[in-house]
Amino acid sequence: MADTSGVKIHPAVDNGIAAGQSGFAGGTLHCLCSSNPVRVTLKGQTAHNHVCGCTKCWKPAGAVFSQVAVISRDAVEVTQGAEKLEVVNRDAPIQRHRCRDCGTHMYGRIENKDHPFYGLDFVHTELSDDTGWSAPEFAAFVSSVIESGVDPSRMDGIRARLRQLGLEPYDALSPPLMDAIATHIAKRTGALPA
Ligand SMILES: N[C@@H](CCC(=O)N[C@@H](CSCO)C(=O)NCC(=O)O)C(=O)O
Ligand SMILES: [Zn+2]
Ligand SMILES: [Zn+2]
Repeated sequence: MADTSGVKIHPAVDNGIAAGQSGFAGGTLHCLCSSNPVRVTLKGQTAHNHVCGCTKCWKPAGAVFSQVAVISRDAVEVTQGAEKLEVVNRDAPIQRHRCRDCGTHMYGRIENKDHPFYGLDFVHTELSDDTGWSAPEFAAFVSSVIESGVDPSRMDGIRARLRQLGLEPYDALSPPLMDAIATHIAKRTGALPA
């Protein structure tokens, strides 16, 4: 068994994971600017929350993983500071809207209607002072942390710590999400009936 002492994943999970509240109706995210923060209201509960090791998702300072969930794009509204938002990369499947002053990603939107996850926005609920958001359920793109500079020798400890936290590590998304992507593609190609 690998040594997990001192392995840090993300502040939202390192000291135990808060359970989501059933019936939680949503809340507000804010960026990290001390004045005139960007505010984004989410009108509902999030789903498929996970920690993500990819290089694209926003991470708080010092974190190895991000924490990211999805919510219907219809439930996402910028309620303050919209003029401070800029898109990180318009060519990426997920167009991440960040505060140009503090760099925090406020939501990631898919504009390609053929994308398997079209209609869902990606959000970081740690940016909310409200409690009750859905809890992270798994760890995605774990091997990708090496692309951010994590020494490969640390991976056994990282995967062991994720398992200790109940966050099964995957090197892409979780099996249900990978199945959803494959089903979408099979229906488009005709391999499965639409
Ligand atoms: N090794 C790459 C992986 C990047 C990647 O594919 N990230 C996923 C998951 S992000 C949320 O779970 C993805 O869907 N990316 C689309 C996008 O970023 O637009 C790396 O680490 O960079
Ligand atoms: Zn900001
Ligand atoms: Zn990611």
